[in-house]
Amino acid sequence: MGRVGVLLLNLGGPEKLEDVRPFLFNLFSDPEIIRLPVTWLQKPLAWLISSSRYKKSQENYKQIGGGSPLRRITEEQAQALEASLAEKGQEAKIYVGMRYWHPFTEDAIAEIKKDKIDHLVILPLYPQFSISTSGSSFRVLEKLWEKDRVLGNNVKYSLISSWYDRPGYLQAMADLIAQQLDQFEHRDRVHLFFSAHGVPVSYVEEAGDPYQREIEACTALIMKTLNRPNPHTLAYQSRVGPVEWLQPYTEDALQELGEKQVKDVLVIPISFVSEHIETLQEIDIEYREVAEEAGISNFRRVPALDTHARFIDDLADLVIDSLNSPSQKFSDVVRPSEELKMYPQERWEMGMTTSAEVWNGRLAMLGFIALLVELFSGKGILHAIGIL
Ligand SMILES: C=CC1=C(C)c2cc3[nH]c(cc4nc(cc5[nH]c(cc1n2)c(C)c5CCC(=O)O)C(CCC(=O)O)=C4C)c(C)c3C=C
Ligand SMILES: [Fe+2]
Ligand SMILES: [Fe+2]
Repeated sequence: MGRVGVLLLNLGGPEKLEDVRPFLFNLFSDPEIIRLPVTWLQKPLAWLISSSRYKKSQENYKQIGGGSPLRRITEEQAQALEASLAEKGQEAKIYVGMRYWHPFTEDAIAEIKKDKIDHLVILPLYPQFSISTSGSSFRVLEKLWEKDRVLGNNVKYSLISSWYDRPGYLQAMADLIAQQLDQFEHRDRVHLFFSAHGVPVSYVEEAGDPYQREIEACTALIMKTLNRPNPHTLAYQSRVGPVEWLQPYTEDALQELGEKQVKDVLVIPISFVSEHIETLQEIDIEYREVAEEAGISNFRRVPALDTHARFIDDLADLVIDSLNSPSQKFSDVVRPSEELKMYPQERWEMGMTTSAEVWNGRLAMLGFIALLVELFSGKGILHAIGIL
């Protein structure tokens, strides 16, 4: 088999407050996150949205100590995985490749080439597949493999697209939930509140993103593994931008529970395996406030898996299994739907072209950008770029 490497894919997060703006620029430059009518507009729009949004985003990062813990935790996971693989007799070097911040996926690939890795296991740290997360990283890799002959000829890869149904992962989640449940005074009446990161509805309904289906299946499997009588809800958090996202939204679902006189709620973040801004700030600070105002007096959260031993052990087994099974190609995974239809932004393009014929094309485009900036940042465009 030769030299084995494992590439852990993750989103990345700003480590310092100064990183927030360029991090957001990278994120909004990704056509998998926001897709525009014409490619030359992508970077200017990313610049506008990141310029208008970064101050608000920095305030959130300030509340969690001035930066994202994602790099530190992902590197700890990498070390733990390397040790677990070694214990199982599988020598492997682990690399971390982030999509929007350091260490970037491209840098990890440069290391992988330098180390002359023969077989690479590509493992996203997202349990469920989404076009916007694992899919976006796969596209970056697909391009690198296409244009780089050394990679194409010398590095065989095994692609893992999602792994939310792994028994060890499910057991680790159930253990963490049970530990928190047992700290409530009336543990059987606690409402289990699964909160997944949202995506726009069009990703699922038009582009064929399997994300929602995998999130629902994952929730059901965790409930089954947990095997407790508690009621549960699944909702979606962290909506941004102008389009409709998967529902119910976390804040609405919490309010509804409050109206039903539910007092004990345990939140379970399920679309991400590390602590990050959406757990530490959004759930622990913002949603806690929403819950308390709605009369939910005991609001707790299950910690993220991070380097949970059972979880890491299962990831090691997953890596070993995938080394021994036939591999999918990027193209099998990146386009989950045969008849990939249009993203919402592409549909706007159609609308745009018609209106551009009626109006002056360029003016309409400017108006369209101003609208997008306003919807993503909550501010008018002149405010956004600091003119007002
Ligand atoms: C499974 C997890 C995630 C999905 C799905 C996802 C989709 C998605 N996200 C945005 C916009 C933003 N995401 C941001 C940060 C961020 N998102 C995830 C995870 C998922 N995103 C993580 C782990 C992080 C980083 C956290 C950290 O600790 O730094 C941000 C920036 C933060 C902010 O300003 O609120 C934005 C913006 C979209 C548009 C999208 C689907 C299309
Ligand atoms: Fe996100
Ligand atoms: Fe958020």
